[in-house]
This record gives sequence, structure tokens and C-alpha cells, in this order.
Amino acid sequence: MNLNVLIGEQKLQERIKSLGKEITEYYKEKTDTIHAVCVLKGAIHFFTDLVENIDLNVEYSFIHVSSYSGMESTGRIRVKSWIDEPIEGRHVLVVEDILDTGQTLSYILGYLKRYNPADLKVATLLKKTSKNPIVNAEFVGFEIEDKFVVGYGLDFDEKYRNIPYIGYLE
Ligand SMILES: O=P(O)(O)OC[C@H]1O[C@H](OP(=O)(O)OP(=O)(O)O)[C@H](O)[C@@H]1O
Ligand code: HPA
Ligand SMILES: [Mg+2]
Repeated sequence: MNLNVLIGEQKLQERIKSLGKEITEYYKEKTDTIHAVCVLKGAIHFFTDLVENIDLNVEYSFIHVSSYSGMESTGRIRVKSWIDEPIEGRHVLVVEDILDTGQTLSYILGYLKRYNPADLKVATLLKKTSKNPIVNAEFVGFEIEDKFVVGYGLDFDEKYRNIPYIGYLE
């Protein structure tokens, strides 16, 4: 399989900067502190770059869930670890790497809502709009076509996570 570049490093970093500004603008009249929830493993790179570009106090939580085998969703969301902070009354921003079928995010949002956050929003770096994900994200970095992408945290069977750009396999 060949690895091709879909979104290069510079374009990625520029968009994350502007997304950070959009997020700051959205929250700044409402609160001075948000609670960002990183969805591991895929979102790790996006999370660390994004929070550096949000001009508010940002508290961190981490969720580790997984459902893919190769290029397909198994449809079963395995929870490997969950938040350990109270989020009731907080402005919660879930940070995902990709919105594909939407099953992962739908599961996570369903549970987080039960804790009664003041506000629950989603920032995703990538969204496969043509797949009609079953949930929506308020902040989207890039809408991409239906290709299996890797890099910048995203994997194919645990490989390619540490390349610094978004690529696709052919
Ligand atoms: O919208 P969906 O079809 O649910 O797909 C998106 C989810 O799939 C990937 O996670 P994965 O299960 O591969 O775990 P990982 O983050 O550890 O790679 C990705 O990181 C998202 O969390
Ligand atoms: O296109 C993808 N690449 C890597 N992981 C994913 N999880 C859902 N979609 C994808
Ligand atoms: Mg994966």
C-alpha cells in the first residue's frame, strides 16, 4: 500500500490555529474556563496542538475508547478508560480526531450528557461528510472525502500514528 499526503503539516497547523480562535470566540462571553476531553488514542496530537491555541483556561480529561479493526468499524465501542473528573456544570468540549460513522462520538456524548454539563460541544479535526455521521460537531477542521486516512494520531492497525501530516493509503 502507498501512503499519499492529503493535508500537509503547514496547512494542518494553520487550520488548528484558526479553529482555536473560533473556539475561543465561541466561549469567551460565556466562561473563562472550559473542560476539554481528549478521545484517545487518535486525538492525542490534535488535542495538544488545539488547546495551545485556545485563549481560555483549559482543564483536561482523557477518555480511551476503540472500535476499529483495520479500516472498518466493528460497531462495538470498547471503553478502556473514562474521565475521572466531575464535569457537572462545566463547559465541556470533546476533542476527536475524526468523525466517520459517528458511532464513537454518539456513544461518548450519550454518556457525558448524563453528568449534566452546562454545555457540551465537539471539536473534530476531520469529518467525512459524505458518510453522513449520526452525530454532528460544532467545530470542524477539515471536511474530507471518504478515504481511509492515517497520521497525526490516526492509525491503520496501530501503524502510521506518528507521521506529522494526514495521509491516505492506496
Ligand atoms: O465515527 P466513527 O466511525 O466511530 O470513527 C471515529 C473513531 O474511530 C477512531 O478510533 P479507533 O476505534 O480507531 O481508536 P483509536 O483512536 O485508538 O485509533 C477515531 O480515532 C475515532 O475515535
Ligand atoms: O479514516 C480513518 N482513519 C483512521 N481511523 C479512523 N477511524 C475512523 N475512520 C478512520
Ligand atoms: Mg484507530
